[in-house]
Amino acid sequence: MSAHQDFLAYVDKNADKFIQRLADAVKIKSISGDAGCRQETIDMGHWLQKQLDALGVTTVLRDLGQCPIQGQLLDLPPAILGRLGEDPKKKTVLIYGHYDVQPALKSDGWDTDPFELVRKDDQLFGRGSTDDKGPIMGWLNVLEAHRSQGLELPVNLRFCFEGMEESGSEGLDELIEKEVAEGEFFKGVDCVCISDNYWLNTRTPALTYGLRGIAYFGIHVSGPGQDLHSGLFGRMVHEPMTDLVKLMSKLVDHNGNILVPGIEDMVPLPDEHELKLYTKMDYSLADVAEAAGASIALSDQKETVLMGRMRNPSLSLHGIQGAFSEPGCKTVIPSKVSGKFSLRLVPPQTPELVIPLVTGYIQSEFAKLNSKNKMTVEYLHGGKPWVSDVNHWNFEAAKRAIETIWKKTPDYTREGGSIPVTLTFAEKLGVNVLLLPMGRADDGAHSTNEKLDISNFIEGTKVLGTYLYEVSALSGVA
Ligand SMILES: C[C@H](N)C(=O)N[C@@H](Cc1c[nH]cn1)C(=O)O
Ligand SMILES: [Zn+2]
Ligand SMILES: [Zn+2]
Repeated sequence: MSAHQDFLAYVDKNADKFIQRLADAVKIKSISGDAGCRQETIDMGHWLQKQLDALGVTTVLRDLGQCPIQGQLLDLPPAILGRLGEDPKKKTVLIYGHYDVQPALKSDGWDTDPFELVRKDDQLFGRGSTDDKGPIMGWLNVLEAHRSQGLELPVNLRFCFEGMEESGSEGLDELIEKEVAEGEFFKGVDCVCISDNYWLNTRTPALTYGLRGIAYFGIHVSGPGQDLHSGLFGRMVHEPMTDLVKLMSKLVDHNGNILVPGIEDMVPLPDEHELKLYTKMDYSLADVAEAAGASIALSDQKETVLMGRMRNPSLSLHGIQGAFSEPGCKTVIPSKVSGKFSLRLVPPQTPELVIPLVTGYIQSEFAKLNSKNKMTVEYLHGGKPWVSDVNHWNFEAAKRAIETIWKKTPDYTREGGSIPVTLTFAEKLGVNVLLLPMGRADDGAHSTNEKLDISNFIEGTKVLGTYLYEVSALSGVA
């Protein structure tokens, strides 16, 4: 048997062990956006470093400094840089992933504890199962399959894992820039592979060549010195929630059109060639309904729906902090509320270009209210959009890997989500970046009952490993 076949056979035989490792990872509450979970997020970094070390990777933890969160200045979770293999005759692949997760509470509507990996039929439920602990464990599975059988890896590997991706990747760009300018770590990297997004549907594996950027904002409105009784003060004072809800209603309409002047106009319309790409995609309105859990697509045209996610900007309202949100009927006028919203950006938009348009517009809309409350707009974090070249051996290697394992030709997609570091790798390292998703469209990333199908975890592990063999086979192709 070839090394590649031994690798595949090992993955099949050790599925239960791999699932257990994912369960151990899910258990650690590495919620980067929650100050109360910061120590556990840092612990997750240490846990991951230990796993990598045990699999023969030489690792260092890089301190990324501190950042303010929920009124406290806290240490950032470390970045993990790892290296395995120094053979100058082999290609060197840089692998990125993030070990932090989105917040999750059982009371949000989860059927089971979000931080216990629960197996139901052929699916694994738990926060981070698909985003992004499952894919990271997939890479560890590849390493284990080789190390425990004494198989030589076909490429040199470099790893860059962070614990702040869900909160703006604080500190990572600076680390990469400094390392590129002064360090050795990224020297010799030939390509980058990131497994941190999802297939477009539940049938067809995907290769992803674009991501939207993001600009995340808070609108803070305050007035009364403390919360007030609405019976005693209602219709007597300017209410912060009333102002905030009015302002938030001015940002986006019910059809998803962005109302901030200048934002939509920045994006060129699609030409005939681009439109045909969406028509050809294996996608239907039933896929949106399946992934969203309801038939609520903004259009009956699949092309319009796909463009909404892949090539148009969007603006979503996420929540209001400080508002009454418990069960029951508290008759309160909250004294201070903060609305959270974000824009997903596409080329040529960048956070720098949209920030003044958004803040200026909200200030002018607030002025129209003649309110005596105080209002500020805060830019919280962001990242630029990214589009890659699919006509590159990096994509060809991944396509061949998918065809070998899944016996299907992949969809070529642009993802609606954001991974801020992607463009940094492309620009600072000057190499091709590929997104090779493991999970499916209905995995519920960021949502309740996030899951990963066992077949996606196990066959996905095989795809990741096979991709490395294909990169090696394509060595020398320009
Ligand atoms: C696509 C990736 N798995 C992801 O979920 N990225 C996040 C990044 C982010 C930015 N602010 C908060 N999280 C996303 O697209 O929301
Ligand atoms: Zn995420
Ligand atoms: Zn992610």
